[in-house]
Amino acid sequence: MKRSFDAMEAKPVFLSKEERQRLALERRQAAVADQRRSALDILQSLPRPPPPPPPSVAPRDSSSSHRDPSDRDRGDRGDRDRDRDRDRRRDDDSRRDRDRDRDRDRDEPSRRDRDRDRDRDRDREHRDRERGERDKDREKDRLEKMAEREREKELEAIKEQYLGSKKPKKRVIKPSEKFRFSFDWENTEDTSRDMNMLYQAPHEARLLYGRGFLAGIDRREQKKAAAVFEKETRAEQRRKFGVEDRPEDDVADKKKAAAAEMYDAFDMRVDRHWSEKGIEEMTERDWRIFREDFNISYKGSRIPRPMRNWPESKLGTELLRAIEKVGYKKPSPIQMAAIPLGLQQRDVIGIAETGSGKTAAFVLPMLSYITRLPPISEDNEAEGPYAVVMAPTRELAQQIEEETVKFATYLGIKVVSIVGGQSIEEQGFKIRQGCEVVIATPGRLLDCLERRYAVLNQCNYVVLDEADRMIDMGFEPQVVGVLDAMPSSNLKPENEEEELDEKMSRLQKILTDLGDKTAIVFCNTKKSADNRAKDLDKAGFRVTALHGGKSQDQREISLDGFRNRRFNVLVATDVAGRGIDIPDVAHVINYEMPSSVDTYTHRIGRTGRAGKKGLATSFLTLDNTDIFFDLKQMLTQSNSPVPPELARHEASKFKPGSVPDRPPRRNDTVYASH
Ligand SMILES: Nc1ncnc2c1ncn2[C@@H]1O[C@H](COP(=O)(O)OP(=O)(O)OP(=O)(O)O)[C@@H](O)[C@H]1O
Repeated sequence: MKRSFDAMEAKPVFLSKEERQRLALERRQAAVADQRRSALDILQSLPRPPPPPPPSVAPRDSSSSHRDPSDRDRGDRGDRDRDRDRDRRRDDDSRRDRDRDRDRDRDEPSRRDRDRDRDRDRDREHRDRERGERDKDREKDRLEKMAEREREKELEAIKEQYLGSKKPKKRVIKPSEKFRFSFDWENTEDTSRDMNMLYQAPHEARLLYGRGFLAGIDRREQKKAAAVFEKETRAEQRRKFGVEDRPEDDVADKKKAAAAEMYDAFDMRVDRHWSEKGIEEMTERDWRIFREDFNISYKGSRIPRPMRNWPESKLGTELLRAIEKVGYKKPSPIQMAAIPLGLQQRDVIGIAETGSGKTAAFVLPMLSYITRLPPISEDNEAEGPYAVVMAPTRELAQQIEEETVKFATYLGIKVVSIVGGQSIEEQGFKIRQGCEVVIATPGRLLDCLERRYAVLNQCNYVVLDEADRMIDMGFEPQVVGVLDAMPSSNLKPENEEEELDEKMSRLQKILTDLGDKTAIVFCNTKKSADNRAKDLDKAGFRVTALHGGKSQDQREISLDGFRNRRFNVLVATDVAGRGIDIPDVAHVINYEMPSSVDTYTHRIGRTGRAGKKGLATSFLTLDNTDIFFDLKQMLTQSNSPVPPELARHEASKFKPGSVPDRPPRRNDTVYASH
C-alpha cells in the first residue's frame, strides 16, 4: 500500500528508447538467472534417479493389440503418463523384490523355490490388476465420449429449436415448370385486336360481386355508368362504320337510362332508414337492422315481427288509448319483441334487464286477451279469474299490481293481489266478488286455493314473473300446486303445429285481406267453432264465437260486439244462419261446408243483402262429396261459374249414393270458390 502510495508520489522520469531497451535487457537477464538458480535448487533437492529399467516383460494385453489405430491416435497424453507411472512403480517393486530375494537366497536356499512360485503368483495378480485398471480407464473414456456426444446433440437440438432447422428443403417441381409452354410467336403478333372489335375497347378489369355489381358502391350509380358506357361505345362504333342513328334505338336508350335511374335491387333497398318507411315497405334488411338497433334477439320458430310502435301493435283501440293516457310514448325493446308474441298467446320466456319495462310487456297482451272475453259478472265470477300472475315477493307482486291497474282501470278490468301479511279471508272474499286478474305470491295463492277461498276454473293465462328467482327461492312446489288447480282442459296442446289445419292459413289470408270489413266464418260443430275462434284470436284477429252452447248472455255479448265492430269476425254454427238478426256482412266463409244445399243458401244469404255486393267463399274437401251434385246444380241454375274441379268430379255427376264413391281423404281441398 505504502509502495503504491510512494509510486504515486514519485515524479515521472523521461527515458529515451535506448535506455528503455537497456533496462528491459537487464530485467530479462536477471529473470533468466533467477530461473536457473531455482531449477538447480530443485534438482539438488531430488533423490538420485535409479538406473533405467529393463524393457517390460509383461505380455501385452490382447485387447490392446487389437486397438483401433484411430483410438491410439486419439489416446491422450494422460494415458501414456499413467502407463509410464505404472511401469515405474512395477519396476521399483520388482527391484525391491530382487534385492529381498538376493538376501533371502543367501540365508535360506530351500525357500527359494517356494518364493519363486509366490512371486509368479504375485506377478500374475499384478498383471491382472493392471489389465483391470486399463479396462476401467477405457470404459471411463468411452462414457466420457458418449456424454460429450449427448451434450453436442442436445446443443444441436436447442439451436434447431431457436434458430430453426437447417435441413435443406427438397425442391418440388411444379407442373407449370415441368410442362412449360413455349409459344413460337411473339405477343405483338397477336392479331385478335384487329380482327375482333371486342378487344378494341377493352373494359377495365372489375371484381364482380353478387349479380355483377361492385360491393360497397351504389348499384344505381353502377347501372347508370354501365348504360352511359354502352351508349358511348355504340355511338363511336356507328361513327366509325358510318351507320346512321335510328329513332327506335334512341327510344331504347332512353328506356334503359330511365330503368337505370329507377333501378332498385330487390330487397336491397338502401334508400331510406327503416324509421322513414311504412310497415309494408320494410324489407328483410330493414327488419334485421331494426332488431339490431334495439338489441332484440329470439329463439324459436314462427316468430312474428316485432312491433315498431304502439299504433302498429294489435293491442286494440281501447288498450292503445289507455297506453296513451298512461303516457308511454314508445314501446321498450322487450315490449316490441314480446307483445306480438303474447298477442298470439304463444308461450314466451322474456329476458331483459331490470327496469326495461318487462311488466307492461306481459300485462298488455294479458289485458288484450281479457278484453276479448265476457266481463266477469255474477254468472261467471264463481269460476275465478281469467289470468294469474305469480311473483316471488310481496313487493314485486304489489309493483305488478300497480302497473296492471294503470291500464286495467281504463278497461273496467278488476285486479286483486293475494300476498302474505294480509288477511287471507279478506283476500278470498275479494276474489269471490269477481276479478279478471289475480296477482299473487305462490305460497299464499296455493293456501287460498287449498282452503277453497278461490278457484281457477276459467284461468287460461299464467305469468311467472322472475320465474328463475321463484325456483331459486324454493317456490317450485307451490307454483306447481297452483298450476295443478287449473283445469287440464284449459291446457294448450303439446304440439301446437299438429293442431294447425292446412285450411287455416287460407282462412287467415282471406281475413287479413278483409281489412276493417266484417265476415262470418261458418263451422259445422260447436267445438270446431270454438277452436277456430281460438286460433283466429291467437293470430291476432278481432274475433268472437257464436253457437248453441253459449248462454243467452254470452250470445248477446258476442252479437253486440260484432254489431258495434268491436269484433269484425264472427265464427258461428248454423244458429247464426237462421233466425238471428245479424247485420249484413262483406264476406261469408264456409270454413266447413254444410251437408245440404239449403243450409248453404241460408249461410251465404248473410252477405249481399239489400242490393249490396257480397262475397262467399267455401272450402270444399272430399269430406263434402254429399253436396257436390246439388251444389253443381245450384250454381248452374243460378248462372254462376262452376269451378272445373267440381264440374269434373264424379260425385258432382250423380246423386249421392247412386255410384260407388272412393273413401274420402281428410282435408283434401277440391277448391275454394268465391
Ligand atoms: N314503454 C314505456 N314507456 C315509458 N315508461 C315505461 C314503459 N314501459 C315501462 N315503463 C316504466 O318503466 C319503469 C320500469 O318498468 P318495469 O317495472 O316494468 O321494469 P322491469 O323490467 O319489470 O323491472 P324489474 O326487473 O326491476 O322488475 C316503470 O316505472 C314503468 O312504468
